[in-house]
Amino acid sequence: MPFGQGRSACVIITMKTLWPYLRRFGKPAIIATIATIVLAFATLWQPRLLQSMMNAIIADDQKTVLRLGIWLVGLAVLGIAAGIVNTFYSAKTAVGVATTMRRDLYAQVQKFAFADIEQFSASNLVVRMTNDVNQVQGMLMSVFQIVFRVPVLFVGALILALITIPRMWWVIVLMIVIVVLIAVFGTKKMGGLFAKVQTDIDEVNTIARENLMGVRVVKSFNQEPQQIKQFTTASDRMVDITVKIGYTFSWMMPGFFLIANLTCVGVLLLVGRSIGAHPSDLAAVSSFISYVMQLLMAIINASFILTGATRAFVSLGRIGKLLEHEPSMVLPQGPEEKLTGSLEFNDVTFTYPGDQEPTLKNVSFKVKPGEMLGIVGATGSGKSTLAQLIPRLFDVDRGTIRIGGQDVRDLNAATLRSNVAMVLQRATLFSGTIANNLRQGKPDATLPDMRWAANVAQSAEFIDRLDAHFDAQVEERSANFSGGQKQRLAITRGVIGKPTILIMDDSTSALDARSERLVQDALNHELQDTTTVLIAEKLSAVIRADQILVVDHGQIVAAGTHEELVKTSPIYQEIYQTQRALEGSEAHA
Ligand SMILES: Nc1ncnc2c1ncn2[C@@H]1O[C@H](COP(=O)(O)OP(=O)(O)OP(=O)(O)O)[C@@H](O)[C@H]1O
Repeated sequence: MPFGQGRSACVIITMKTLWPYLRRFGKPAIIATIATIVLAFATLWQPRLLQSMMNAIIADDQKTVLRLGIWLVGLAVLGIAAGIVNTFYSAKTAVGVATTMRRDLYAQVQKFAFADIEQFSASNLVVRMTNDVNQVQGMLMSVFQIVFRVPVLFVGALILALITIPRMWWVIVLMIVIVVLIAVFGTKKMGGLFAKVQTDIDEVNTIARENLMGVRVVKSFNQEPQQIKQFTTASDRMVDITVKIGYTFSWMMPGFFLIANLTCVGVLLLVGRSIGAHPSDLAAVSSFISYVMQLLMAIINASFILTGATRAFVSLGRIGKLLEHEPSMVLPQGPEEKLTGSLEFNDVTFTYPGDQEPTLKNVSFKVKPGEMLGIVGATGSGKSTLAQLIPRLFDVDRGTIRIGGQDVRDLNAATLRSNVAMVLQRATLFSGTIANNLRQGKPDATLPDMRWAANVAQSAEFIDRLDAHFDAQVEERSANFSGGQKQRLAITRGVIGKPTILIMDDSTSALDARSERLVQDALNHELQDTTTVLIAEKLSAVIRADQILVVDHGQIVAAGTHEELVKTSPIYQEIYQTQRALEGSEAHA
């Protein structure tokens, strides 16, 4: 696609994203535009007044000099006032649009299903909500401060320059042609570079984010040099492109001013040679040069804004894509309903988005309300995938999943979220207080509710040791708690709402055997109506389950109680023997 055509298509697409936001800030946008046009007229009028004043000085007309002087001061004050109003309302529009856009993007991401977040990637979403929105804010600021002024200044300065010394028209045309050629060439060169910079920013952010989130692994495996190398490579690539952009700028600006200075010198020489025939040119020449400079500045501003706009258009395009993205799954809305705790998988097959082979194949089982279901199997066999389908983090390809006899696809968001709680191995807590985290499991949780849940999850003993108890702070990424404490807090959050179905995905792995048993006893005793789905690496965790499923390569290869499976399932026997041998050797050691 030719450059101009590509840009106009880009402008149309991005205006579709921007327009609804601009409309919301119509009043400040209009005031900013009027102020910038007033400023342009004030700028254009000054050289004309100066020229008239020079003529009055030459003619020794003191009264006119004084009158024009007052006009000039008035014009300068008007220009300053218009400048202040313009800056204030431009900022109001740009910041307002950016803030609303960021809020909408955040709300949109909250609507996304798991698959949508994976599709965009978390760090890419962060870049869109921060860097891309900042680009748009910067562009809007320059649009309202400069863009609307540019055409008025260009046309006005051109007309006034031609009126001031008409026979110099060809000098102006020549200057415009050369300056526009430089501007078009430079802008074209920089447009592609700006798009590349954006992609590189994404990559640098991803590397930095992964490194910081996995800082313990990086340090324990002495990975700092490799991480630095990886980051430096991506960062150097970004620097290379930024330097190329800098090079282009570095020859463009002197080029512009060389042409302008040559034009001024040429005009002065030409006017000087013919001053005898045109004595009035003496007063006109300074105003003519002012208009030439204004023309030049209008073209420079236009080219720089176009270049900056390329970057903002890329950002707007990315923001537009995110806002228009239809969430791959929308849970129906409706009132919260309490379900009975039966759970049924009926011939469920599931494939991860983008994968060719299904991860789960023809999975069928039934659990009665209040029962405990254990799920065991080799790593990567599909246990977590099976569990994620219960709260509908993904939709099945084929088959049905029923809770309390109802298809999960028919359950509204409130019902699904309040009936099913999930506790993951990698406990994620949010910065704030312990109480804030617990209220995610039950928004109206009281202190006795928290104490009850903490007793069930065996977290009470360490919470009691904290000075602020449930008001103790959880730092970013819960760095002030140990792995076992995090897991216990996550279990506390999972049980506090007394869910109909509680899924524990290897969520007691960091607990010692005694704590694990205490948690299980408390669950049995305190949550008798809750159906528990327990995924565990250690068979000891599921040995007392009412039913245990053995998963292998995405299929259920055996089901029954521990006693039944020990007799009938070779895979279960193998896991059992291996773990017994391991426990035995640990006991000896
Ligand atoms: N989000 C995902 N996108 C694509 N494939 C995935 C995703 N999550 C898991 N998988 C793949 O699905 C398969 C089953 O993974 P799953 O996490 O369910 O196994 P698991 O039995 O729970 O393993 P583990 O005991 O190690 O936690 C694996 O091959 C894994 O690579």
